[in-house]
Amino acid sequence: MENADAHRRILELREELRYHNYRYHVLDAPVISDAEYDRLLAELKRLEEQYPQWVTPDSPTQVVGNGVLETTFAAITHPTPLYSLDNAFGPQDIADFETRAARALGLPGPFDYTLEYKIDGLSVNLFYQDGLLAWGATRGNGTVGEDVTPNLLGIAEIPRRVPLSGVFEVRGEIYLPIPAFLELNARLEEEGTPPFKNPRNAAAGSLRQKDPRVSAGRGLKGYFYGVGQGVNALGVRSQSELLDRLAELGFAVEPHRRRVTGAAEVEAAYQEMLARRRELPFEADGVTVKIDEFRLQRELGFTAKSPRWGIAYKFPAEEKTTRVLGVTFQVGRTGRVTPVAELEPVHIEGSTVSRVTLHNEGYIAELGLCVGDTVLVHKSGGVIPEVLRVLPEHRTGDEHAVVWPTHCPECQAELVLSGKVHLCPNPLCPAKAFESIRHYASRRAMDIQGLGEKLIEQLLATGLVKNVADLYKLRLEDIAKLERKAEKSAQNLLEQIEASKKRGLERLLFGLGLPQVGEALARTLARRFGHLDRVVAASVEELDAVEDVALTTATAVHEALHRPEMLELIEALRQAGVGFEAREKPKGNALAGLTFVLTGELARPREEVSRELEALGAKVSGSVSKKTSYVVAGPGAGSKLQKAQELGVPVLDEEGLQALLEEKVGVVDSR
Ligand SMILES: NC(=O)c1ccc[n+]([C@@H]2O[C@H](COP(=O)([O-])OP(=O)(O)OC[C@H]3O[C@@H](n4cnc5c(N)ncnc54)[C@H](O)[C@@H]3O)[C@@H](O)[C@H]2O)c1
Ligand SMILES: [Zn+2]
Repeated sequence: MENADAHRRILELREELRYHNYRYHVLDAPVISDAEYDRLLAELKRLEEQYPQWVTPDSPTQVVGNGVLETTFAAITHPTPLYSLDNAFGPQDIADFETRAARALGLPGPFDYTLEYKIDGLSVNLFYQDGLLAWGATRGNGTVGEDVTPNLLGIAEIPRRVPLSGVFEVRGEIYLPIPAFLELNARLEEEGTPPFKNPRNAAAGSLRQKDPRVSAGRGLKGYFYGVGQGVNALGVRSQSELLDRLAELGFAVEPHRRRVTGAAEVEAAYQEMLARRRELPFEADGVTVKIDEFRLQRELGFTAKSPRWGIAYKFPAEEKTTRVLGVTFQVGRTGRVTPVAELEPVHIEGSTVSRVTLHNEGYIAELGLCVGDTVLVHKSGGVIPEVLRVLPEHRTGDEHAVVWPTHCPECQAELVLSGKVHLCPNPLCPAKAFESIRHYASRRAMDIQGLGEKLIEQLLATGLVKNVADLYKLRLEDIAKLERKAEKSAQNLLEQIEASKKRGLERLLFGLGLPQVGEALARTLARRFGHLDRVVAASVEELDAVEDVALTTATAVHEALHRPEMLELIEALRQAGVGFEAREKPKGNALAGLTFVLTGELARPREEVSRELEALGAKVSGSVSKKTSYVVAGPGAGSKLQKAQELGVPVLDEEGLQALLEEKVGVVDSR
């Protein structure tokens, strides 16, 4: 390449890589695959090695993450910097890595290595002061990270205390297990929110939530692999000893870690770990290879960006070209219509891919995808088949645009448009029936074991069951005939169906598949209202007043519960003997979901009133907001009373409180 061309290309690559860094590290929404990113970075690295005079300290080859920290969180400076890892893509890269280390150390090698799966999440630094977790931050640009302490506190696996004095910094990877990732994406898709591209982006997006409660609901986990300050106090001499010590201290460490000697053993172990990659409950994008002994690590040190004693041996990312044979439309449990590209089948990373979701109209437009197009396909984050891009150079002129249906492909009802989402409005649409029965019977809903997908399909096909209430009408001979099962297993299923009547309102509300009602919200509603009839009778305002319920959710739930078909279904369930009562009835939960603020002079000590209210399930708060249910004001009340009046929060005197208690507690007793 001519000098001037090379320089132009370097600048071009830097600009492109910076854009992708921003999409990936700041927005958690990359637009190219990691493999494509790695190729661009490798090209830049090669050019910079060829023309070292043009290396600048801010080049993406020299900086960690996005380089500059761009964030809405508070910034925290790491006491000791966090690094990235250099990549290796084959056995030669590992052999070269060992040779480089040997040369730098003036030792012949081979060396001992600790191998760990490289978990695809985001790295954090935990800072303990005298044994207590003081703060935790994302890696950021390696020097300064984002303070995400409240969100990290929601992760059960992070020890709050360690039996160590002084300063102790632990590095680890926060990740989202694959099942949690798939569930989260399914939920986001149902809500019409763009799903995350891969588990890594989902983990980053979940940890970097403004509301720690949202973060806590996502099921994040962590693996820990390094110590910054405080490492000397541990008395360990190697990475393998460090991992064992961290495990003793209560940190989760990568369970498949192993120790090998020399590049050839690294390769053999890597191949085994690659082969077992799909068995892992987390996404790994490679194997980290670290020279085990700390004495050697210290001697080797770091470049601006990464350690010289460690390298990430990446898993190959397969990308295949194939053709879009057609686009079909799938109807989800809530009636949402999703376009799916039907592909000429291709084998990618251990499985055949013949269908890939196209999410929505905007997504198709962004790809510029037509039926008949040749496309590049991969598994995003190693899990989800995804169209990377259209290859227009393969077009023949026979391609045609994707045409959206006007009617439901399952039941022919005319589709309605809700925001950007196409919906089938027919509550008895067979597409919804299958999903709604499967959901109703699922483990975390009514837990009807033995009611598998095949059986549901057969029950629907034969017309024995049209909705979940029909399950309770099934007879032994119906099931025995269908499944060609032994009578014993049919009997078991009937017992399961019978047992599901007593699962309680918590599970029933979840099982009904109401819009936006996940397990947590179902439990909250059950606790607050205690009986299905009371949930149905609740107004939008009453639903909205429940903690954690947004107005949009309240409206949607109310609407769904009042559709004639739903009311009919509820009646049928009642006839069948399904219990509508909440299970969790802690003694006196009559005030659950209500928030009180006490102000002014009360006849009884405030503490005592608080305790009484809390015993009945209420929350007592110190400040008035629009979520406050009641302000109890005695003489001399000031600013809180004023605030309540401004916000329209009901104000009670002590007598009013007593009346309220009688009313509410009375309701509970009459149950
Ligand atoms: N698709 C895109 O647009 C895009 C953009 C930017 C970066 N990326 C991808 O992000 C990666 C680069 O990010 P990076 O600089 O954070 O490097 P990296 O994530 O590839 O490697 C370093 C990180 O690995 C993590 N790690 C996981 N398990 C570990 C273990 N057992 N021991 C030690 N470390 C472990 C640590 O967090 C460490 O910071 C590349 O994979 C690149 O493809 C993609
Ligand atoms: Zn339909």
